[in-house]
Amino acid sequence: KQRLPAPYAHLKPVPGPKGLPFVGNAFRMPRVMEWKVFKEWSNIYGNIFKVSVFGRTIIVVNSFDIAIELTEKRGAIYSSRPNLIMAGRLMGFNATYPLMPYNDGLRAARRLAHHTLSPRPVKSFLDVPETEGGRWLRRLLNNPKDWKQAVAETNGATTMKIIYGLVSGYQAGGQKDPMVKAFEVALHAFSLAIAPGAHLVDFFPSCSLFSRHEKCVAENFYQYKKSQRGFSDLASEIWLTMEKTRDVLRKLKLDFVQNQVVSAGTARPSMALDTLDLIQKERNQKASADMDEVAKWTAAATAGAGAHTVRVSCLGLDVLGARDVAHPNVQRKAQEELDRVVGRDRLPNLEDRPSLPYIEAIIKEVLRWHPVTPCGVPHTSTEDDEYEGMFIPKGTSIILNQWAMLHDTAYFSEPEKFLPERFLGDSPSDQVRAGNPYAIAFGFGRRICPGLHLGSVMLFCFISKALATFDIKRPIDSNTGKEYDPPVDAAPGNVSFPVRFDCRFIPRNEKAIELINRDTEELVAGEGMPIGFEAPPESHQLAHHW
Ligand code: HEM
Repeated sequence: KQRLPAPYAHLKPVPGPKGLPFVGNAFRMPRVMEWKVFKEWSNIYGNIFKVSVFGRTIIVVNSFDIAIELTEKRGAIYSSRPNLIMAGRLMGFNATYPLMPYNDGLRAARRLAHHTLSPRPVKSFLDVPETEGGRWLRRLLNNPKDWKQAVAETNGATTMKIIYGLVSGYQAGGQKDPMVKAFEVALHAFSLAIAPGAHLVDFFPSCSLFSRHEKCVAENFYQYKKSQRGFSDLASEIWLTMEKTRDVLRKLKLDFVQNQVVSAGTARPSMALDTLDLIQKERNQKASADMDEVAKWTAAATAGAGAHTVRVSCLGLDVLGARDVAHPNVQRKAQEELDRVVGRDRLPNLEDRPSLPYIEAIIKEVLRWHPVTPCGVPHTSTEDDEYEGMFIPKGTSIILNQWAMLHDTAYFSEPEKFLPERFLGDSPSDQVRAGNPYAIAFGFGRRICPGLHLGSVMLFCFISKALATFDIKRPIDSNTGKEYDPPVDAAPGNVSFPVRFDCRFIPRNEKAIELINRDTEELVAGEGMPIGFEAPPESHQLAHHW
């Protein structure tokens, strides 16, 4: 029986599955699609329950109201991040603000990010997602089989251009862009490293006392896991990539922002320039040499977090297209709306957005049906607390189960179905926040995604342009020659990429091809390399899981 500290002795512990001595619930922790298992467990233990893994408490929150109560109303004590040895110290993500505790460094980084990404300033960058959305169509047209690469390049190039602008000699988003690739490596490693309960080393930080080389400790744990629990390809791949990821992060930081200023004659406006400008102004008031460092890391971390996340939602849309038998009318209705409002003589653009409610509804449904981070990014409490008569100790990791909230039948009837119509007419999404995917899918409180507005704009540009010009069809089985339904499961990791699947992008008609050739910018060869940056090694294999 858990003993509570004196001032909280009258409280109950948060309920949860019974665990074994010492290991707690470690062996019951789901390895894939944990959000579904957590939702099932909430039927037994309630919308807030506890699991413990090797003495560490993790609380899972499955309801929007509780998430808001903790992360917004009590934001002062629920806005930190867990101290993750694998992702933070071993992989080097500690220096990036998505993993920073709630401290001055984090606040400074978020302030810099908001300076460019909040709704007003981001308006001056909207030409980028428009142009890159057009280029996505070109990529799809030129090489339809490589549609996954096309999504990656489009998302990566858009983010990269907004964060870093155009560094002389380097055009973001070219074929096999090294920066886009580097961020893919970094985000994937991050995603795998922060999955709940994924790494034993996270539960034994004190092990580093026994070794001067923490990474040897981590490796030993992997060897241990390998012998005890069957070989995990994923674990060994992360291990191999850790060093490389760290390298990539170091290089991205390397005076990258200053290079922007040096080449300011050719550089586009960018977050990098914005932040330097802001720092310069503030420096005139008070000296803050550290801010240069903060600015470099903020740019790298924001690019890393944004370079591939919108892509997940686009992939969600592709899954939908690929399974169009299950959702036969969605594309037809979207295309009917696009043809009626925009016509077939031009591509849709952001000015059309208010007149395209069905496209807007699709975006909301994509965010809801296949959230980018179904379990959110864990928050951590920094003080002991009481919630509804239950004790939540300081240092508890809080998993905000977005998937459960976005599949709550109180707000979304038949939640497993892809039904954009639920957001039309008198939809609860307009009346209650709990019914609006934007209020959930981008996280909560003081850690809410700073890329929300940009993400939303990118989703509109990419999805509306693709649906205006292409039909997304089910793949064809090469043996039978017949169409089939690909799976819709998620690959392991905190950022939920769908498992490998295939689909076909077919131009809707000759007019669509004409439009793409006439109205979108040509693709560039991707020459040049950002100054001070090397491509990640070709040997990197992680991406194949996506
Ligand atoms: C569909 C698109 C996106 C979704 C669904 C999404 C979702 C999220 C979520 C759920 C979080 C965690 C929030 C929390 O801790 O409660 C987050 C954090 C973050 N996102 Fe996004 N994101 C998207 C796009 C972007 C873009 C485009 C950028 C940058 C340009 C970006 C940058 C970040 C950063 C830097 C953080 C860390 C914030 C912190 O820890 O304080 N995201 N995002």
